[in-house]
Amino acid sequence: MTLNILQAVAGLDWTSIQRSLDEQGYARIPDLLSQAACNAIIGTYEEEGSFRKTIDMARYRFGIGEYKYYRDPLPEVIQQLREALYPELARTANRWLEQLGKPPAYPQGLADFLAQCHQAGQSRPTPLILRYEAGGYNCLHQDLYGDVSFPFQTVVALNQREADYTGGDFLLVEQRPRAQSRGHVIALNQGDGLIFPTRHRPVLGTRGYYTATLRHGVSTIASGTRYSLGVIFHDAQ
Ligand SMILES: O=C(O)CCC(=O)C(=O)O
Ligand SMILES: [Fe+2]
Repeated sequence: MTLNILQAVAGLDWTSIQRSLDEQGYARIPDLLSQAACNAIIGTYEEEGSFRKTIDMARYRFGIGEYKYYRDPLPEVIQQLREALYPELARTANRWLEQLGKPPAYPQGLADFLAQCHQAGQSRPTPLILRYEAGGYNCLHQDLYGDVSFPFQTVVALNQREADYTGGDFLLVEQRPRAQSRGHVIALNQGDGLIFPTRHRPVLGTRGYYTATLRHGVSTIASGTRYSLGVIFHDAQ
């Protein structure tokens, strides 16, 4: 799906993706990137000039592993993914606001949304590549980088579970007000994308919609090396 990501993303079954987002809070996009595209992105990992910052997760007690934030200009595939996924997700984001009785807040295009980020002092790019070795994991967290945030983000599995690594499943935990938390374990194959909420989602209860809080992470990698690509839409301070 890499050659023309804009066209390919436009051709996805957005009705069923939106239904999945509404019902589950997340949506899987099988084969969002080809194997060749995934391998090319993994290939950027050692190109230090591509990144603005490297984080040793243990140092901040975020988990065990390493990630790197790409610098501007982003690699073309990542830029295209960010631009192509944004408009449909902005529609869903505005619909979710409406369900909670709030006015729409997200412009139709990524450029206008990023202009809002920049005005708020958030102008450093947030797309990142993550690498975990055996024993690595990613603690449950939210990716917020200032006052402005986009309610969805995307992760793409860059290598193959069971072949390149074992363990290391994506985790999504939903915390409902005055109730126990619910966990989802989402196993992604190489190239699969996953759209999930950054912070919150509306859930339909008996008395209308209420807000659930979400956190995501990765379970412990049992063997091998796991790579993933995080596409976050808001920029960072
Ligand atoms: O490695 C993963 O699958 C999750 C990475 C992550 O936390 C993110 O993309 O925001
Ligand atoms: Fe994250």
